[in-house]
Amino acid sequence: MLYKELAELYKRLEKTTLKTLKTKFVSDFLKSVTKPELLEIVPYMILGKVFPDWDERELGVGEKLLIKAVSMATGIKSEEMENSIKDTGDLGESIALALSKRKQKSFFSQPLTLERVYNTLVKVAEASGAGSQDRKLKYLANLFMDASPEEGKYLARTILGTMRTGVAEGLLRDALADAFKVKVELVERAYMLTSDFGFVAKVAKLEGNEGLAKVEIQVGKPIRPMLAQMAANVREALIEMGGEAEFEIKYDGARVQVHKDGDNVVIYSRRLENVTKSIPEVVERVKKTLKARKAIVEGELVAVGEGGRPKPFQYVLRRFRRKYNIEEMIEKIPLELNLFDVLYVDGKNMIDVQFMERRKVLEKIVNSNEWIKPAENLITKNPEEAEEFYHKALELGHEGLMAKRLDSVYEPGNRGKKWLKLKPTMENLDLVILGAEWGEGRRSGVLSSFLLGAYDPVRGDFVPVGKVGSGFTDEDLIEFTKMLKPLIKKEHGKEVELEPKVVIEVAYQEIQKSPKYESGFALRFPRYISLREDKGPEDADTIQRVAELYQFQERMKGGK
Ligand SMILES: Nc1ncnc2c1ncn2[C@@H]1O[C@H](COP(=O)(O)OP(=O)(O)OP(=O)(O)O)[C@@H](O)[C@H]1O
Repeated sequence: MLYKELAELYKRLEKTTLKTLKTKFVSDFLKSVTKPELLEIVPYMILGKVFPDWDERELGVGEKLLIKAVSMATGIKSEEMENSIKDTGDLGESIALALSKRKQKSFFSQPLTLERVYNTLVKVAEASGAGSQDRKLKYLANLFMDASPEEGKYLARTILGTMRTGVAEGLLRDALADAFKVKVELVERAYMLTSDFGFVAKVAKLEGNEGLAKVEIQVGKPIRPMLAQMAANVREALIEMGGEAEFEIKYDGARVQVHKDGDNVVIYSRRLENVTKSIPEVVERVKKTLKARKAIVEGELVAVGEGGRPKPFQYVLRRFRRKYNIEEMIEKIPLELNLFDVLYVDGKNMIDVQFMERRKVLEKIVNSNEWIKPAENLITKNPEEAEEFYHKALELGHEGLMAKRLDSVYEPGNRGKKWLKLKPTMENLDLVILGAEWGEGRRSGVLSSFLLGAYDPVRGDFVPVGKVGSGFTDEDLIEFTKMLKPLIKKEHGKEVELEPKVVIEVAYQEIQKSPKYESGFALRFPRYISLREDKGPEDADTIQRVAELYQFQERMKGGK
């Protein structure tokens, strides 16, 4: 299949903001893919990616290397291209321009096929060790040599991860269902269980609804995590859970999903990114501690401070980010793993098994020690007892408690009422930065006020709920400016419109009903708390969640 056809799709997607049209374009394109093995790749390419997020492979190509490759392919100097980028404000456009100016394509030039693009990008990702930069450069230059200006533009955006076609996971799911005449719910289910659109697309095409319904958990492919709603207090939680519940400590760390297959252990973060390499000591401990040969377990990884007290979750994220001198970090930030669920064990899918049973199995397969153990729990009907446990958890420096319904099954990707969380403060929100304003005076040259949006999964879009300017240090703002500048889409005077990528946690005094924003809600006195690098834009809090929190807040006010 020609890459040109995909480039054509990107172009059509860019030209419309209508979700229905976009869905149709994607669906038509998916239908036109005849080779099933290509279908494994195409959904990711449509999302502007080469690999799923949970794949360990990364291209490792920055702007500089890319410019160099195009320069090699066109004979246009890197400096000239850099100047052009300043003029157009868009690397993709400048690359297209460079390719259109190049002298004739070589006599041996071959049209780009999708297969060739993909295989070359795989080689780029897999190049490592001495001389790898040069090899990457050569592979890329070869691609650009045969690319048309338009193909070059989209290739560049895929390589840098800056594709802006407005296709999110929800849209892709709907398009897949439409293209292969299968049920949306079954596509969703298969995706929640495997997080692999490539695999789901292939099953949908080849086996239809029946095949999709049979899709099972696979060790090595992350499952979308089950999530919780808030409870006002222990009593409310107990009533919701049918009178009896398992209360567990809510640890303040980073969620991980551990996949073990014999000696092969892979660990995914909350965003289902592969973090295995950054935490080798945890991998080793899992091998020794998990008795099952094949298993998928979930837990909260906590950074342990002095006297065994937990440190804020950002410490764990620092561990995830570290790519070298990991040994040093193992000593500096020791990690403890508190397991709270088991989703698969030795050939048995556990997600349809009741929570009470899952917990028993979890206790059986873990050889507990000080580093890895099942989350501390209390099964009770008694509110006073639960209340006491709650206070103990807070005194020990934990975030609060989780309450889990004993007879509930594991619902991948769902934020229902089978899990409730109890925390002493009003829930902070994790929101996406949609826009910003350039500062003035002491803050001129840095972005200093940020428009925040909640995710609307129905529309696959983000809706504004407020602006935050407080809580940032000067260093934070410098950092944010660096991070957000490449995401600028448009500028109007002092205001900039941004690609929705960065998620931050904000505290606020209250959620108000407000006509100011389309969402109908506005945050009162929002304050920046932390950067949520562990969340992608689609993991941000949803507009439904904001509405729920509003109701929760009103319930609390009413003392109910
Ligand atoms: N014992 C536990 N059981 C389940 N989740 C736990 C437990 N201890 C800590 N957690 C964490 O709490 C989260 C559950 O809360 P929620 O579903 O709201 O997730 P979240 O959106 O990541 O929110 P938060 O920012 O509160 O962690 C889990 O994702 C997990 O990271």
